[in-house]
Amino acid sequence: MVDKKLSGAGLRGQVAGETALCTVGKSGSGLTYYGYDIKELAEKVSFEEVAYLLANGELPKQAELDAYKARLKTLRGLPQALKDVLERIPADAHPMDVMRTGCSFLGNIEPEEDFSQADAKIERLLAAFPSILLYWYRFTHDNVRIETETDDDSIGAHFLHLLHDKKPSKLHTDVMNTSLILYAEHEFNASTFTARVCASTLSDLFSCVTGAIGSLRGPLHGGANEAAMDLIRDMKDADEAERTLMGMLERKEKIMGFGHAVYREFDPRNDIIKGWSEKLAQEFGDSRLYDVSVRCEDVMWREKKLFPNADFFHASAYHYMGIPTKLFTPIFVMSRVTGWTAHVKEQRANNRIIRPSADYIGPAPRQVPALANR
Ligand SMILES: CC(=O)SCCNC(=O)CCNC(=O)[C@H](O)C(C)(C)COP(=O)(O)OP(=O)(O)OC[C@H]1O[C@@H](n2cnc3c(N)ncnc32)[C@H](O)[C@@H]1OP(=O)(O)O
Ligand SMILES: O=C([O-])CC(=O)C(=O)O
Repeated sequence: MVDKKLSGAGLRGQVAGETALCTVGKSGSGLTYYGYDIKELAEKVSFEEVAYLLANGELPKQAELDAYKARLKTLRGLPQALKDVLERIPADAHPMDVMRTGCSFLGNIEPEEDFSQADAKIERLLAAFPSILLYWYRFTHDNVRIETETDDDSIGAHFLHLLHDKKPSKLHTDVMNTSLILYAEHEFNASTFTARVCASTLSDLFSCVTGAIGSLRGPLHGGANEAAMDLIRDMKDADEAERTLMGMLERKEKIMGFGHAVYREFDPRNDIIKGWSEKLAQEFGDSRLYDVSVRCEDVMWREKKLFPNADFFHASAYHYMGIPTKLFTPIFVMSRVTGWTAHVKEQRANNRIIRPSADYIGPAPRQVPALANR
C-alpha cells in the first residue's frame, strides 16, 4: 500500500485548484492550517481560535477572540420557524439529514443576499449547528423543547451541555475542543470540493454548505466514524477484534476508519485523538473499546499496511463521553463548516466555474430506431 502509485481515478493526485488554507501530507506532521501544525494547534489553542484563523487567515488577539466568542454566543438561538421544521422531522431520521435540512431551511429564512454577508452567515451557521442538531434530537428522543441559548464558553461545551442537560467536565470539554480542531479543515476532500464546486457557480453559502453535508454523510468520508463504532461496539475483547477483522479482510470487506486518499503511512490526527481516547477509557473505568481499537490498528497495519484515519479513534472517544453513535458525523459538520466556508470564500475570491471534462466511453453515433423496432 505504501508504494502504491496514485492513479487518476477519483481525480486522485490531480491538482484541481489552489489553496492557502491547508496542507495535507506535506511538511511537519503532514497537516497544517495556514502554516500552523495540527499538533501544536491541538495542544495550545481553542477550537474558536482555529475557527477564527480559518475565517480570517490569522489567529485572533485576545480582544478579537473575546469579541468573536461573545458574538457566537448570541447566535445560538433558533427562530421559531426553524424549530417548527425540526419538530416535524421524525425521530428515526438520520441526524445528518437533520443537519442538511436545518442548514437549507436557515438559508430560506436568513438568506445570504450578497457576498458581503458571508462572514456573518458563517458565524451564524457555526453557532447554530449544535442547537439545530440537539433541538431536534432532544425533542424527538426526550420529548422536551430545550432552550438552545447557553452561556457555555466553547462550542464543544455547549454541544455536550445541550445533549446531557448539564455542564460537561473539564476533560470532556477538552476532548471536544481537540476533536473540533482536528476535524476543522482538510484541503480538497470530497465535501470541501463539493462546497467549492457549488461556490464556483456563484451560488449562496447555505447551498454550498448543504451540498457539503450531503457529501460528508457517506461512510467513505465523514460517515466512517459512525461506521467504525458499529464495527467495534459489540467486540468483547481484543482477540475477538482480531478474529473479526481477519475474517473481513479475507472476504475483502472494507474496514471503516482505515486508509486515506492522500496520507500513505499515517494520519497525523490519529495519534492525537487516540491519546484522548485512552484518557477517557481510564476515566470511564473500562478500556474494552480502547483495547479493541488498538488491536484493530495493529491487525490492519500488520496485514494490509493500512492505518487508522481521523475517524477511527473518534468512535471510542465519543462513545466514552456518552454521545449517541448517530450524532458522531454531525459533530464533524459542526467543525468542518469552518473549513468549508473558508474554501467558499477562497473560491469566490479567485473564481472560475469548475467544470472538468470526461473521456467518452459510450456507444458510437447511431440513429434513433422507430418505437416498434427497438
Ligand atoms: C475524515 C475522512 O473522511 S477519512 C476517510 C474515512 N473513510 C473511511 O475510513 C472508509 C474506509 N476507507 C476507504 O474506503 C479508503 O481508504 C478511502 C476512501 C479513505 C480512500 O480510498 P482510496 O484513495 O481509493 O484508497 P487507496 O487507493 O489507498 O486504496 C488502496 C487499496 O487499499 C484498499 N483499502 C483502502 N482502504 C481500505 C479499508 N479501509 N479496508 C480495506 N481495504 C482498504 C482499497 O480497496 C485498495 O485496494 P485495491 O488496490 O485492491 O483496490
Ligand atoms: O482528506 C480527505 O480525503 C478526507 C479527510 O481526511 C478529511 O476530510 O478530513
